[in-house]
Amino acid sequence: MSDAAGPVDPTSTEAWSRLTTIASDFAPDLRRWFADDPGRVGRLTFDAADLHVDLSKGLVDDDVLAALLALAEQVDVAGRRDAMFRGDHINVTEDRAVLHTALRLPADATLQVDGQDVVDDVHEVLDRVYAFAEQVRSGAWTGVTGERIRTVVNIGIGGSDLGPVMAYEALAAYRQDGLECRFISNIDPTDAATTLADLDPASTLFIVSSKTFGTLETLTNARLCKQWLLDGLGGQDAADAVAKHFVAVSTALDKVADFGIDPANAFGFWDWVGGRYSVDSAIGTSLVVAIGPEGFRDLLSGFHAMDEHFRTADLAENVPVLMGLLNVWYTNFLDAQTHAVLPYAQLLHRFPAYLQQLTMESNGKGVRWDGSPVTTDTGEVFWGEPGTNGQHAFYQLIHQGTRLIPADFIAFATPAYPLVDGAQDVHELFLANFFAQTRALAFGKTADEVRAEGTREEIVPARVFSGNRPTASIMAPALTPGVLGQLIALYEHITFTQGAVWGIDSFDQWGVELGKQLAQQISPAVGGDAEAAAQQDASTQALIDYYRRHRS
Ligand SMILES: O=P(O)(O)OC[C@H]1O[C@H](O)[C@H](O)[C@@H](O)[C@@H]1O
Repeated sequence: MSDAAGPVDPTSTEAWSRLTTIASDFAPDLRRWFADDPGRVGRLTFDAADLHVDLSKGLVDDDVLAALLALAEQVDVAGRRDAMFRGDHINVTEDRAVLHTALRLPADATLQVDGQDVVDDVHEVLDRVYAFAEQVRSGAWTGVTGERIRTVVNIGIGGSDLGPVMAYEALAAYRQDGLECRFISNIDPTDAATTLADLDPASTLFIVSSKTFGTLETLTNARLCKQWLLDGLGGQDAADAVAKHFVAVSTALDKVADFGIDPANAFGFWDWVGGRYSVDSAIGTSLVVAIGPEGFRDLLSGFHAMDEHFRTADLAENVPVLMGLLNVWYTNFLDAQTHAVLPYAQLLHRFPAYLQQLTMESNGKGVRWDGSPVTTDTGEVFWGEPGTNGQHAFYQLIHQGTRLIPADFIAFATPAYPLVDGAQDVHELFLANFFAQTRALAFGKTADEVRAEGTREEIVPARVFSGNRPTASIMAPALTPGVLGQLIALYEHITFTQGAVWGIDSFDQWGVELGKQLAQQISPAVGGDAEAAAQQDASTQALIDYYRRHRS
């Protein structure tokens, strides 16, 4: 598959035809498959680094799997993967390499990209981030009045927010006491106001995180925070205060300087790191402050371990490839439109939100990387909540609704905070729910089984569970920094695999641009500029008018 030739149309492959034929009379029967095939669980369970992944409750048999693997061969997923790891410019529409995997290469590796050893660059910045974080953690870095920093506030949005927040929450057990991180992302002024409300400017340090340093929300919030700081410190020299209370993370260090942040207090990264792939770059600085350089190194090793699995494992044993192919099967052949991610770990409560950007900004595309229209549905709507909260809210639809919703269940053998309620290990009760749900979804409950419980005949149908609802179970020993890195990289590579099959550029995000442009154009109208208002469509004019009549 060469860039000049454009992507292979997946629907033109022999494997796609084979999958179409299989799908036409596919009648999954997990009860029978399990009963007839004692080897099924063994064949469909895989270990990738520390992750233990059971795909046996998926709607897949040997024929489907063989055809999916043939599809991966015929569209050359491996070739595209190798091109990414090499640093080829596979982000075609932005003419960029895609090298988040280089962010987690060990210091003794080398990778020449566009004539530059990127590993040296990566570790030079990491060392600076680590040194900064150590200063904050030890108290050596003080605010302008000499006070120790107690709160670090990351100002960023999208990839410059979701990864750090998610990981900060996930690794709560690894944080340093007495040092808190907070996150401001939304341009809704309520976000900054509520986040700053109880903070003391003298002990607060801001990290302005923005790949482009041109994002309206982030720059607006950074200005708000600067004003809050200067007002709160009262009488301090502005440049001195900013120097001690503001650092920045960006690829655009010139714009950082324009904002008034000393380049000595700025940490760079590179255009070959996509925003949604950047938590393992200097964008993770708030996380490094929270969990320390050792914890962050473990996180990076976890990412790297999964990268190595993805890069080297045979496709038939390659967990991200297999999960990506299964998602293609569900989306393109079994008509699934959404994908649930259900972590049985409260600390992963922001993981579904993180995955929404990763997967939907990457694969929500209508054209392929050569500009031609896609030939099949792309993208999946990712969503989820931690179990067991979801069980008492939306699982009804997953169990008995009319839509097929593939679901990934994630759990850990050892809890971050073990608690016992009397004689009962609460974590075991929690895990019993995790095991029960995938079992119920896979095997259901027949009408006869419902009747055997003495249920009145009229309500038997309402109490039947069809089963054959696909799940993947992902387990690991514990939610450590290393395991979190593996989990994130797993989903990065699942996303990659799907994008490679569909022939799309999973690394651009042009779909977010129009709304940004229009917001700039509409802004004067909102502020009362009649000429700007007159240029809007009738609905928008009426809505702005409503706002102007009701504002306080
Ligand atoms: O890091 P920044 O340049 O501020 O960008 C923040 C975010 O905004 C953009 O609109 C993109 O949709 C995201 O991919 C990006 O992560």
